[in-house]
Amino acid sequence: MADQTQVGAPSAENVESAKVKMRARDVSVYYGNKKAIDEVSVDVFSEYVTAFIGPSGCGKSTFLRALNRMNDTIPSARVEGTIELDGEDIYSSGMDVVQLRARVGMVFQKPNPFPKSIYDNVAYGPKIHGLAEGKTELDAIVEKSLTRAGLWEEVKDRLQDSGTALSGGQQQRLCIARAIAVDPEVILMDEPCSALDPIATARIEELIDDLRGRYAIVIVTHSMQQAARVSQRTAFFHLGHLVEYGHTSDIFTNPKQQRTQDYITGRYG
Ligand SMILES: Nc1ncnc2c1ncn2[C@@H]1O[C@H](COP(=O)(O)OP(=O)(O)OP(=O)(O)O)[C@@H](O)[C@H]1O
Repeated sequence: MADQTQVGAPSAENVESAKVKMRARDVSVYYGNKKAIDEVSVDVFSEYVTAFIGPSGCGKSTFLRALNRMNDTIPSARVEGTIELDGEDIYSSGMDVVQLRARVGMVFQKPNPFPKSIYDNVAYGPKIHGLAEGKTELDAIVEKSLTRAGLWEEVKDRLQDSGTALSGGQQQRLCIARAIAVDPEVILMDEPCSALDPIATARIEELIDDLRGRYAIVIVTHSMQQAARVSQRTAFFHLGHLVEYGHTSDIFTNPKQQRTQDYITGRYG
């Protein structure tokens, strides 16, 4: 069983700063009759990177998608339990899902810029959410978002070029800029580096570290090295269960559960 008593409770070392942004309790996710996630409880903290690790098919992406209701787009998917954002149940009938997905943005495994200009990729969200009064304000949001995503210097002279003409790593930073542009509170990243080469991966990892001061970030990764490098909290999933969740350093150096130990030492997965 997951050692969940320590999950939500910040330790003395960070009790001052750790603020729960999202709280998931007893969350199960089904695809039809199949239970892909079984009663998972996790807290996601502001200004921390939380990594979800575990062998293929253990349910990391399914649980990640439950955090901004992306599973709603899969007809057979059903979610039980509660997930709160700042204390508000995101599955309540009053929740505006479009608004939720702006507050809890998502970056996918394969960079997926719109087939539009670099500028329009970033400006699209603020436009539909009415975040800019006019062109000057929109320009400022685009510049700020691209700057935060570490892409501005590379693209500032070609904002009208197509987003799809950028390199894979640049496209992924463009997708991060697109998520940032609508002023999210949480950014979910589903294996954001798996399609990238090592140099582009290193840039995204640095970027994640830069961004965590402003957002709660959750990253699904197959790479334990990446989880160890970028996260402060790690959740280890196995067969739909949360086996263990805690400080990243503890999970990798002093796991409490045998299954975690076996996974991090490469015995399976
Ligand atoms: N759309 C879907 N319909 C039916 N079953 C699904 C769907 N998506 C995922 N599953 C099943 O749910 C389980 C968890 O899958 P999920 O993709 O969440 O795991 P994962 O840990 O993210 O895997 P990976 O690391 O390979 O991406 C798997 O058994 C998978 O086959």
